[in-house]
Amino acid sequence: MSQDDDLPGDPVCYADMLVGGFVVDQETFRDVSRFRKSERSRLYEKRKGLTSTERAVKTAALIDQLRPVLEAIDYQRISLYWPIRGEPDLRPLMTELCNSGRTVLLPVVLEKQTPLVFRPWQPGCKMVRGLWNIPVPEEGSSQVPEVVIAPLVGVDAHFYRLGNGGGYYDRTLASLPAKPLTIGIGFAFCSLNSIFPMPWDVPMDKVVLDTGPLEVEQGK
Ligand SMILES: Nc1nc2c(c(=O)[nH]1)N(C=O)[C@@H](CNc1ccc(C(=O)N[C@@H](CCC(=O)O)C(=O)O)cc1)CN2
Ligand SMILES: Nc1ncnc2c1ncn2[C@@H]1O[C@H](COP(=O)(O)OP(=O)(O)OP(=O)(O)O)[C@@H](O)[C@H]1O
Repeated sequence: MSQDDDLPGDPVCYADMLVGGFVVDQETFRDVSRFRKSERSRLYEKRKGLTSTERAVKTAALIDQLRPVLEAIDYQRISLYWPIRGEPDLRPLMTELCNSGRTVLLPVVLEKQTPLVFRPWQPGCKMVRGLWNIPVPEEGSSQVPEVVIAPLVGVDAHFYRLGNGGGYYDRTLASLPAKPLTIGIGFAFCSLNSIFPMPWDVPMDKVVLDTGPLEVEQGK
């Protein structure tokens, strides 16, 4: 037996493991998951703590910031979202976009832990409750968006997004044949220094808050 051979009974190295097909250090994964969980609940509380007037004022400001950003992009299909848990309610903008001839899509979770599909939405379209009770268009064949507006729970200096914890946008962006332009949107308090990016995290191309677009912070 050469010196390099493992002796029977030697301890196996468990420093790394697979998460969603990615190799990660176990201790790092545990610490990052714990950090993200606590940041999520802190940020949900902040969002819930807004008065309805504050929420309405900030949402109107966010739509005013987002509109010119969208007008500068050449696209037809855009995915937005049906608001849950105090997310900014962009439905007025969804209607505006439909009226200007864009195809507005909404994300649908067909099966847990699989990529989202996107169904067309228009004002008055028949909705049903999907997973987590989120209203989704009842029917319509799936289309691939050229622009994805992703609601932020948090976002870091390098535009890595903290979402609801399902990994759905990351999984979806990794699965699409051509990556759409991604715009994370939220209220100003979403800004974090780092979410400690993991191998599956896909950064947003742009971030727009009620206070205006963010710039990627170099050297952070
Ligand atoms: N308005 C809206 N629609 C959306 C999303 C979104 O973020 N906002 N999604 C964007 O992805 C998808 C739904 N994603 C979700 C992901 C997780 C949970 C959820 O309830 N998660 C568990 C915790 C999971 C964990 O920590 O492991 C929970 O909160 O109990 C809900 C929705 C599709 N539709
Ligand atoms: N491309 C992928 N393939 C497989 N698993 C993935 C992929 N992307 C993310 N995941 C898994 O999803 C889980 C949650 O990821 P994360 O904490 O980044 O969610 P999130 O971005 O906050 O959620 P969401 O996008 O649903 O709002 C992780 O355990 C991760 O391994």
